[in-house]
Amino acid sequence: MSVEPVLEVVDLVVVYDGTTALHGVSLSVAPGEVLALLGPSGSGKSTLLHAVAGFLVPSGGTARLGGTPVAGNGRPVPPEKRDLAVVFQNYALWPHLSALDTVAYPARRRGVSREQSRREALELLDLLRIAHLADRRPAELSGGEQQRVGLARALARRPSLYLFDEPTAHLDAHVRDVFLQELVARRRGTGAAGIYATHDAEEALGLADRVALLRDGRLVQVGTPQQVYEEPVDLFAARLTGPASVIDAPDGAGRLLVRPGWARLGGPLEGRLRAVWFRGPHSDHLLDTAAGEVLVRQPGPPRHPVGACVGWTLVRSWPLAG
Ligand SMILES: Nc1ncnc2c1ncn2[C@@H]1O[C@H](COP(=O)(O)OP(=O)(O)OP(=O)(O)O)[C@@H](O)[C@H]1O
Repeated sequence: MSVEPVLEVVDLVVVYDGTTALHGVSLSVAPGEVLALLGPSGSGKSTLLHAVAGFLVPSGGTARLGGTPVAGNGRPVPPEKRDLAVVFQNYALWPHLSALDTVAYPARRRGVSREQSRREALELLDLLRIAHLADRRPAELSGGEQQRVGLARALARRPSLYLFDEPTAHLDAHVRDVFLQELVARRRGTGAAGIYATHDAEEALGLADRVALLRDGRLVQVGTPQQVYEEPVDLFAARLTGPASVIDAPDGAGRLLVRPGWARLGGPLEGRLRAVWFRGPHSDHLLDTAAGEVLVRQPGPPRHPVGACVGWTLVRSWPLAG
């Protein structure tokens, strides 16, 4: 028995004033799944989320939420009637409501008592470490604090689908981890799914079940984090998903992708150390080699000075198309 996707988008096209921002994008999100949308600035991440949320009407294609058509089949379903919650960077909070009332509002709409909804709201604010700011209005909060109120409000809605547009951009690392853990717990508990737009490869690979790579309004590749990192379809996908060295294949047939952990210092090949970066748990070594530049990541502090001639070993590689 196949499970109904939470979201199914087919051939979605969005045109702004003659500029096509999405060229026929198709994807689906299963219950409990988190899909990361990874793409550079201007690739169409926000546009896709806005079309799913109902903030803009696509010029072509269809979107279904929980099997129900919401766009492209007759009259579009308005945003407030879609079973989803959005956390967008520029999605304003209501200026006249305190943080507590903002986060309590979704539960009130579900018919929960005032007391209970405020209690739940306070728990969410506490989770995101801003319970002490519960009485403040947006103008009295910093950008990061406002964003946490927005996250708490989205969590309070308990939708089938969360749409996140770079939601952790203003958050410090600890709050970001707390939020991401809560998101994972929600998915396990309720089957809620999420689409998470970011241009941070590490974040996308770390939190998503699948990653969709966007370039100029087209999907380039969709796969598990490991697939898109280890087997990118082309050089663009390789660079988008993490540090990538590209060297000539030993037999002269094409180019090879080498991730920083796929080569190590010591061994039969020759290289000269062009640069070294100490990064705490590991160090990155940039080598000039006969096959091209190679970035080698080794645990611990740097082992050789810049300019040294060192041996190295190619442990694995991936043939790049194109
Ligand atoms: N309201 C608009 N009118 C005209 N063009 C727009 C509008 N909004 C976005 N675009 C264009 O559509 C394309 C996709 O933009 P979009 O904001 O979806 O990209 P993005 O991947 O979310 O970028 P970022 O990471 O910078 O937020 C870009 O070329 C952008 O200039």
